[in-house]
Amino acid sequence: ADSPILYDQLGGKPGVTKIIDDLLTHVLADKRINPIFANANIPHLKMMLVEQVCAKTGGPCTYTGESMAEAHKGMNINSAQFNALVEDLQMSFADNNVPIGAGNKLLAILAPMKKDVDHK
Ligand code: HEM
Repeated sequence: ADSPILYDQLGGKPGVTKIIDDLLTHVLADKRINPIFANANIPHLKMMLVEQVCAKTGGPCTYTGESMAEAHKGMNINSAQFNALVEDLQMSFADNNVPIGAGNKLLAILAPMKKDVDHK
């Protein structure tokens, strides 16, 4: 039986790039969390997120950015803010007709990173 690579289910490089673009559009419009991104380098952040999602979903990429604890140090992110970002990601999944199963698989990959993002 085939065991589809999640990266391919997400549409490969163009699919993941579009999902991340739309995620950032929702995040930057989301008053609950957009102040946290006021000084962010958005093009660089998008590049790092595409690379990280590609690497974590079986795509042909190596993540070259900072560790999650290092990247979010001093931001003191809480669970409500983390959940807000997850909702923005789910909106991006909907925008891009990502199959529910594939979206849930990506969320399951990201969930364990919460401890490294929150309260750093
Ligand atoms: C599983 C959840 C998350 C993942 C996978 C993630 C991933 C990343 C990555 C890959 C970077 C770039 C690191 C680098 O430049 O080397 C980053 C930076 C950043 N993240 Fe997250 N993040 C998550 C959650 C959050 C949340 C919940 C917030 C705020 C609500 C947030 C705010 C930021 C900000 C402000 C930056 C810095 C951007 C900059 O200074 O240019 N992140 N994150």
